[in-house]
Amino acid sequence: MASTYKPEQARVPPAVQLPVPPVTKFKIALCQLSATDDKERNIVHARRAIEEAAEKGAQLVLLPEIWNSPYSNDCLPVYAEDIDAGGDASPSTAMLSEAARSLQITIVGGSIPERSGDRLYNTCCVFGKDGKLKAKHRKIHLFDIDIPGKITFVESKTLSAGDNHTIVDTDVGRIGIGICHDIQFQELAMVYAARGAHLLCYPGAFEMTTGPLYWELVQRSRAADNQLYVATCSPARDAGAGYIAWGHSTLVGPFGEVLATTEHEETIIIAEIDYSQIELRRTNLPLQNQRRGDLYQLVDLQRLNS
Ligand SMILES: NC(=O)CCC(=O)C(=O)O
Repeated sequence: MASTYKPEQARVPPAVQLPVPPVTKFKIALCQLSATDDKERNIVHARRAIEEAAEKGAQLVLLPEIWNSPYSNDCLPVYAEDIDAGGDASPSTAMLSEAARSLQITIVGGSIPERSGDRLYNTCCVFGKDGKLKAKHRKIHLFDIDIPGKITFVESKTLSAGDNHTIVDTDVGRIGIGICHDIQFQELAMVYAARGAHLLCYPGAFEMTTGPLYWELVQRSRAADNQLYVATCSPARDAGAGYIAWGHSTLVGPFGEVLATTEHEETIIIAEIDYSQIELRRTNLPLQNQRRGDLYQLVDLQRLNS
């Protein structure tokens, strides 16, 4: 018997329409940077890379996860900054704000360790062209892993988890933010898609076991499942570090296609985003209308409670 299901019968609110972005085509820069134990050097180094990216035409710059500090449970408390206090209490975000304003670009500022009261978070700040802080995302899913003989890392020893998802309207479209391990949770990406995101940005430091296994796979999955753009930015690899990053920062399009990527050395990837490709993909294959809300549903608790 033919199905009688109609999408409008689903009990959850329908996905919002994709908002019209302020620009359709623009350049994004993925700054795959090295992070040393010298915080001042890391800040100056990131500032230079952002400037170079802007000179090459990037309107959006994405930095890596934990770019101002070595990524270790010993270092995170020492390098942490009080972002809400700002100024001298947060030289890293002061630099990002100044760079965004003077270069007239949007910056998704990777992540830095944040101190807030007696807690520490892994936090990404987004700055607009006016230098104002537009959003702050605290990593929701902390990276606790134990594969004996390969990788043992317990981020939750030091950090607390954030409790909110973060979606932000910018001069380069509506952006959903996640940090590294957040990318493994498809529900977060689905919530962002349901809220009209054009692009998901994930600063991320996958490592030498998980990187080759599924770093590219999860990026392509989040993009293809949700028919939107996904951008990731890793630290460059330092083979002598305690935590060795995989690298391979990447831009994926709404067909799940890799548009730009790299190996593990320091580099700045410049690539073009064209949001008209999202509409095209969704017209070609209208997954949103084909979804069976009578059989399964995504419940966005944050939205329902607001
Ligand atoms: N820094 C991280 O969150 C790493 C995440 C990772 O490697 C994963 O498999 O997830």
